[in-house]
Amino acid sequence: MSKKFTTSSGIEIKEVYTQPSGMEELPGEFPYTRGIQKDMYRGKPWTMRQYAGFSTAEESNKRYHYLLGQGTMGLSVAFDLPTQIGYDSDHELAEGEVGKVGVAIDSLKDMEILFNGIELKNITTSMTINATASILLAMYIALAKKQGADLKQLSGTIQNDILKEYAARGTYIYPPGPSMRLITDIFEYCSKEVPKWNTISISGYHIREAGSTAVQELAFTLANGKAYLKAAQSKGLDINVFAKRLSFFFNCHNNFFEEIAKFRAARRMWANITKKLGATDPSAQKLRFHTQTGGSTLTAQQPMNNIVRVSMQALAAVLGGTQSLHTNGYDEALSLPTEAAAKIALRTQQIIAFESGATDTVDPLAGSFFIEELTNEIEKAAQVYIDKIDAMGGSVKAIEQDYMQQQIAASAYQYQNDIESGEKTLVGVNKFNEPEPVGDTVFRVDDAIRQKQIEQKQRLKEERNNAEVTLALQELRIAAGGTANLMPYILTAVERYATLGEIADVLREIFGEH
Ligand SMILES: CC(C)(COP(=O)(O)OP(=O)(O)OC[C@H]1O[C@@H](n2cnc3c(N)ncnc32)[C@H](O)[C@@H]1OP(=O)(O)O)[C@@H](O)C(=O)NCCC(=O)NCCSC(=O)CCC(=O)O
Repeated sequence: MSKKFTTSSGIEIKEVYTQPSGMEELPGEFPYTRGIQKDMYRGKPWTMRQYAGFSTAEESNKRYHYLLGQGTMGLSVAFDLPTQIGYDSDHELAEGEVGKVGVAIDSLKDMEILFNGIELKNITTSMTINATASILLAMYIALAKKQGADLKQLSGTIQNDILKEYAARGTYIYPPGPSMRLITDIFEYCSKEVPKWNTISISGYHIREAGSTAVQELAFTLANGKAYLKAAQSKGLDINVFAKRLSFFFNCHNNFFEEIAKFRAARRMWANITKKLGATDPSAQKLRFHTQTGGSTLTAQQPMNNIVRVSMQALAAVLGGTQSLHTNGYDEALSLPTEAAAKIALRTQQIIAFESGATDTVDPLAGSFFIEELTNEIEKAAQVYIDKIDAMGGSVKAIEQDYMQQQIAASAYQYQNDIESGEKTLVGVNKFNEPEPVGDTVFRVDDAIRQKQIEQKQRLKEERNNAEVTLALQELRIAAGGTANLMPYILTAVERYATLGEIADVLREIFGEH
């Protein structure tokens, strides 16, 4: 056969493997290649955490209650673009975007509606929020306080990963320096006030979605992780404290074995990176991660095929030892998922967890000559990139020099060529394709919700104590010009119902825009 046998990262696959190194490692022990817990899913299944949010807080709240009723175990909030880049719904740049790719949140009022009927102390919530992470985290904390929750027990995650925004995703506001300050302020604040909060979700997912290979996804994510470790250490924070609550987020793409090996390599590499930087506490060395099945692998053609793709990707994530998982809806190449598609996505996780037996033993593929060697090879290939980035002075420098962006673009181009030439097969797209009408169940968000948000904000401004808001914003402005931790100032502003846009504008004034 003339077919080339390589993984998506170009690692050559041999016809047969013989015993490689790495076979003596144990789960729950350094370097955690085989998993961070001794018993893994026998002790506790991964968190089924479906990413959702659209339109108004009321609508999204309904979807959360629906998902919880269907057996989802954790919440994951999608915010609309204006919220992600620090504009209220009434800002002119928000036109056409309010409630589109996620829920619109202008103030604590919206947050109260978003979690109506949900006790924050009883659930963990992830919020995909980066440039405005401190504001949304402050709103979440303010709401938890209003509900009477013990902040020492409150748990969840904010994405808070600005480096991959510059490199791949795009929702940044401020320049890298002040952005890194906001992030490390959160590390410091949470380690004292909300110690169970996962303060960042260092994300390879979007790097992969932008077209990187598996090896690049791993390498760039870990390099970014190193940059956060070093930024926090140079602020004087203790790696054995803050690193316990760093978390990761990876993509799970089509190449089944490569993805499993990637997760195993990620744990081993992170354990070594943190150890070298002084971490001695095992919790600070363990790489904990969320996985989302690959959004860009979904096809608009023959959308039902996506259910099969998602199943295999989800199984790979579980065999790779994920802590938390989102499975995509089969219709997401066309629109936001309908309720029916969201349900099948969740059922896919439940079938893997409760029917397949995949959870009955720890790291079931360990000792496979192929998996062990592929784990080693991915590690080696990723290390080459990390060394290169280190030589450039770390991730911030590499991103400023467009290094990651160019590497990702080159891989995306190669992938597209391979699809077009037929070198790579996509079922229903470049092989076994057939004409198919687009279904009529496509989900759309109504533009009228912007008007609703605008009216709500006007009411808010009439109801709140505006003198107190102005004072809180002024105090934040002064603090931002100095070196104090900004979280307490943001929390006060949020509790007085300052809006997201008002707070982000104060920081724009002081930090400038990127
Ligand atoms: C750490 C993770 C990865 C997972 O946290 P979870 O709370 O769900 O799970 P966990 O930490 O494994 O488990 C919760 C608790 O149970 C414990 N536990 C787990 N397994 C155990 C076992 N076998 N034995 C004993 N204890 C165990 C853990 O130690 C932990 O307790 P302790 O805490 O006490 O130790 C977190 O960061 C997370 O949930 N991330 C989700 C991120 C996400 O959803 N992102 C969506 C992005 S969506 C996106 O970006 C889409 C695209 C776009 O918008 O552009």
